[in-house]
Amino acid sequence: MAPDPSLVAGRIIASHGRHYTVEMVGGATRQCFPRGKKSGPAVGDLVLIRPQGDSEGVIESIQARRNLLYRSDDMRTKQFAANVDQLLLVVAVEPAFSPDLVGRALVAAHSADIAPLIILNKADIADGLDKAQGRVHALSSAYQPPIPVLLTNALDTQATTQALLPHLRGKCSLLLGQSGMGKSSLLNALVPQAQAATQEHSIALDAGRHTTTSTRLYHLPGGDGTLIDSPGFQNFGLFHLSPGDIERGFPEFAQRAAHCRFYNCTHRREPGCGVLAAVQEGSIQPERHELYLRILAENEAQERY
Ligand SMILES: Nc1nc2c(ncn2[C@@H]2O[C@H](COP(=O)(O)OP(=O)(O)OP(=O)(O)O)[C@@H](O)[C@H]2O)c(=O)[nH]1
Ligand SMILES: [Zn+2]
Repeated sequence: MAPDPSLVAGRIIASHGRHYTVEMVGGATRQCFPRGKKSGPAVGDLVLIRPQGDSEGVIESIQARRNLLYRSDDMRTKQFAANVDQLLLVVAVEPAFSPDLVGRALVAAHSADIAPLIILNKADIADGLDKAQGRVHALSSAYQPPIPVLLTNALDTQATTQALLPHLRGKCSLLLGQSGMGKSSLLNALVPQAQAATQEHSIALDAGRHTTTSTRLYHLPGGDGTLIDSPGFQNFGLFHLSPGDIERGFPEFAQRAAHCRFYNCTHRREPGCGVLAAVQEGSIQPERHELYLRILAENEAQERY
């Protein structure tokens, strides 16, 4: 079929509930709505829109995605972003981050085939840095090769830019983190216009509706690379993953799982389980195995509904 000449290509750069900001070649933007009730567009999606009036449009189609990072809890799925090159997981020296949530985000990234990078922020807080580094190392070293860890002090704009920009050039990176880790501070250090853009939007949607701006894509200064900011999260359900996906999210199990007595071993309490033996010996971290068991149990409980 010949392409419809009235459609225009663009990329979704922000989602606010049911409407989306689409950026077209040249940088102009339009506020767009998906056709019909189907939900599904995500920030980072490449779309075709049918322009309406001067500033609006209808999203007619979404191009096949390279990947999509999302979480799914009871009854509800939250798409973070599509077509991303890497995940920047922000943790901090304080408040203490949750290895459970970070572990889940890593499993989600692994199954979406997105390379993660951990940012340990507030590294200027000397008291507690060693301990935080130890906790981060435990997570990063579960993967082979270990997940790269970068230390930042988001309050120092210049140092932050120097530490992070080389890793962001030419890529689309997704910033993810629990509330309070300093994600907004990092974003503002990297993209000076970000603060203004956020404020502008909350004014555009009239006062008090800040919460509707959920996820947004920014161009890095110099135009080489993009950064997607998403709201902090408190839960990270993985209901969309199969038991096999979950197991693959714990790549440190693989070698030992090859020695399980049963080919379909779930590494819970089966006799002759290589993974359980490794946990016993200390070569697989008990916390990682416990996280694996929690995710499996949650997903099974969900299926019983
Ligand atoms: N010492 C220090 N404080 C920081 C650093 N980064 C952020 N902060 C402070 O930590 C607090 C939280 O920072 P935010 O940037 O608002 O954190 P956030 O992760 O965006 O949090 P939410 O907005 O709740 O999602 C603020 O008081 C910041 O000033 C840092 O590198 N060092
Ligand atoms: Zn096993």
